[in-house]
Amino acid sequence: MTELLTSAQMRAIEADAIATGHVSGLEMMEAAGSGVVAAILAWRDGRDGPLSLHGKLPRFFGQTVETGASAVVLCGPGNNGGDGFVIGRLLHRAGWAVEVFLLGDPEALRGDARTNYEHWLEIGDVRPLSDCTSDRWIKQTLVVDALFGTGLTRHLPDVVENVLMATANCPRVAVDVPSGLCADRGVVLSERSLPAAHLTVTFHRPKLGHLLADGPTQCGALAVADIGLAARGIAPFKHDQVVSEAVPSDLRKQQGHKYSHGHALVLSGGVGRGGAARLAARAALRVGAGAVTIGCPPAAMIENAAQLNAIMLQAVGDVGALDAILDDSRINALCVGPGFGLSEDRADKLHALLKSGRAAVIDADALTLLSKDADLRGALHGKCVLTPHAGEFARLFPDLADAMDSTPDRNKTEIVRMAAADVGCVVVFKGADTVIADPTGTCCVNASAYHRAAPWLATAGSGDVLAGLIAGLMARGVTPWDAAQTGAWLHTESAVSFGPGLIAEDLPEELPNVLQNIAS
Ligand SMILES: NC(=O)C1=CN([C@@H]2O[C@H](COP(=O)(O)OP(=O)(O)OC[C@H]3O[C@@H](n4cnc5c(N)ncnc54)[C@H](OP(=O)(O)O)[C@@H]3O)[C@@H](O)[C@H]2O)[C@@H](O)CC1
Ligand SMILES: [K+]
Repeated sequence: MTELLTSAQMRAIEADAIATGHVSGLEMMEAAGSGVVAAILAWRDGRDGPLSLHGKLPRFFGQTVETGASAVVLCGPGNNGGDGFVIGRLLHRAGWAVEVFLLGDPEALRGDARTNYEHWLEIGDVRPLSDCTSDRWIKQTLVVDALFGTGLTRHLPDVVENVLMATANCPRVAVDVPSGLCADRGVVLSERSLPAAHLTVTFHRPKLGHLLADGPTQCGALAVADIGLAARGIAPFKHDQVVSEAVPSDLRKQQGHKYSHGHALVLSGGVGRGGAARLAARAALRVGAGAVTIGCPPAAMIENAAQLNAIMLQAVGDVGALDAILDDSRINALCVGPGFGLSEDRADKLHALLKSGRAAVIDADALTLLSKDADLRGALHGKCVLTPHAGEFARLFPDLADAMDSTPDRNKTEIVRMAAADVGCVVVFKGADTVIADPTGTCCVNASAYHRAAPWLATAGSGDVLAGLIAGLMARGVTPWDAAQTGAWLHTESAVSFGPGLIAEDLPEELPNVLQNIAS
């Protein structure tokens, strides 16, 4: 499991390591610079670096080993700039021509950053950042962005934006975080469209901003360097105090008959609106539910029967008919919402489903029904999983959605934690950066980014498949929390495994390959 840290948590981890005598700030800064240089040299030489790399680097461009190598290092006023001075020194030692530029007054540099500034002065000059727009410095040169890291607190100054734009065509390495990117929210604190880094080297653990929102686009590829904290992990924090990356549960099956692997009921809409429920049902069956039944209005029976084989079908006329189906105690997981419809009888049926107390995925139209009806919302219980996309989330939690857009210390993980606490069940806020939280505050991110990027996952019906995966896993007895993170993880993996050209129907069909890979 990889923990994802906020800036404040990273600072606390560093401070604790220093306070307990584990490592000094200067040693960490040296290790940080050294990690970045190792990654740069590996990139330039086209070899695998010592750091594991998430995502794809383009071929190093502009320079060859034969023509020599040059870099400009852009240093900021804090410790990110301090890392920059270390990088300048180590690249110089490796034979590179290095020019260093500084934002602000050198006299204002403090602590370890100042120490490394002084070391650099034994090697070369430091020029004002505003000088770094001339062709003299920036032609075909590697740009090392050490302006701001986890300490960025506000929009970028103009001079920084101008230099970043002027160096847009250079190969670019960002130290810790691309300057301008908020390490907690993954949003860019600039009105301008800043050039992305090709490689970002962060330290100890990825930060939330590397995976949320624009983070992956701005970072390019992501490498994580140890700075002497490996043995300490995330102390003084405990695992449940930090957000983690989504990981799948163990999905190996025990022997048994079909009902010992659970029975999922997927509710469908009326005539001509059954596709979404069929996608969900297929996903639930593929992920291993022993049996899956679609419940549809009587008029839609023929349409569904013509399209289904292994999936069973039951007519659900009124709420009484639904209650009769729910009398079957073997049905242990429900999926409602995809193509369900918004009429009054649908709200009554949703109420009956919730009242049954079974594990239930609430998606799509069912979320819209919830957002309009306080009684329905009040019937949610701890075995529910809500799977809103951004629009549905804003309808369900308008205040939280507003806070996410407007309040700097409210990143998506905080917002989803608050939403889960509010409704008392697991919430899956979908996106390329899906965030999942439970009411106790446990939270993970499933990012379809870097080596798991799957832009073709944004396709009609993809969300219906996710709902079905989670319902199928809950039918197998997986807890709502684990089903949500495993479902989201499998959804991305199936899309990555299938590749471009994917449509929603392909996702369940690709699942066996993914399941075989994780079993082997
Ligand atoms: N701690 C450690 O031991 C280690 C830390 N490490 C490295 O340190 C980085 C964190 O360092 P950091 O905390 O000094 O923050 P950093 O990103 O350099 O910026 C802070 C400075 O920028 C300023 N500032 C902020 N926003 C601004 C704006 N928009 N426009 C203008 N100014 C702005 C802010 O000024 P202030 O807000 O106080 O006015 C302050 O002067 C981290 O990312 C990693 O690279 C590694 O070496 C490992 C060991
Ligand atoms: K930076």
